[in-house]
Amino acid sequence: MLKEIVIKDFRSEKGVEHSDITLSYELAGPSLGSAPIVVVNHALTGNSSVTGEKGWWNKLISDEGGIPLSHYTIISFNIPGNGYDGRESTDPESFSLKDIASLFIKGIESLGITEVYCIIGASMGGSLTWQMAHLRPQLAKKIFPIACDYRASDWLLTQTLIQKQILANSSDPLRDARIHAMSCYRTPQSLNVRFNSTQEEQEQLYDVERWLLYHGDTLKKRFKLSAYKVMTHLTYSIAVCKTALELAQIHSDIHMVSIDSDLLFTHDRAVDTYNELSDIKNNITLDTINSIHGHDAFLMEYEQLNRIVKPYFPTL
Ligand SMILES: N[C@@H](CCO)C(=O)O
Repeated sequence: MLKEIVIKDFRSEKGVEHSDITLSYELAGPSLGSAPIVVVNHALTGNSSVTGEKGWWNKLISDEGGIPLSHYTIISFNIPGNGYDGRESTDPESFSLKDIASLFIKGIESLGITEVYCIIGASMGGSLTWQMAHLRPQLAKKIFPIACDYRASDWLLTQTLIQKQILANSSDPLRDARIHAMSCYRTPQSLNVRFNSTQEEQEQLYDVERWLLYHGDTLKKRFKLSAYKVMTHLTYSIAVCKTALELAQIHSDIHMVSIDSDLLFTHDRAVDTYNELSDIKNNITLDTINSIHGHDAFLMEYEQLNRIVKPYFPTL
């Protein structure tokens, strides 16, 4: 069930005063205050429904998964403007990812929470995890930034510019932007192995084309254009700090997870961040998901993800 908190008098990084911002969120697992708290940050087209039958991360957050729902209280906020709570943004570029992190921290504090067990997120949700921990180094005992970066790489900025151009210039912007984005979320190998240049009889299009168009159409049905613009801008605005060394101020145990074939948040960047940080910080790990699928492996390779995460979520 969606709950709401109103954040009063918020000044954005752009310097705009917002008298009130409604933050919608969901709770799952044991009631608040009765178990360790896990904050889950959603990715580009995700939302606060992370667990249960329709939860987008229910294979990770469930008693069969890496984070047992019977032992951990889950809090997940919707990024304002993602449309899941029925609210639309009138200015998709009004907030940066740092603003969103500040809002989430204010939301957590307004629930009377001073410390959480873990903050976890993947993709933009992973960058948001870095950002929250950087703003409040003692808020979480552990953080899991997955398939993400603490700073938008030039490659990521290239992709977000292409996305923004499509959104501004296409006659079918959401569908076309999603089709392009799929080429960053998967890999050549993933598509080649899956489709093998096949084409059904009587069909004009190759199977891969029909699959891409299907993804474009599906997103159009469940997502608003303004929400996609908000999320694209937030991806562009990932800028926690200038160097990995500045992340050392984070007190939390840091458990990075990267995907070896990720074409969006590339693995080499995660390795560099880990190498720089582990020279000066002891409580940091980097695990790698081996996959041919690329970025979306954080939504596909659950055997590996659960195996990586599970040891850090004891049930004793
Ligand atoms: N498939 C993911 C990729 C971006 O993280 C999404 O749509 O959110």
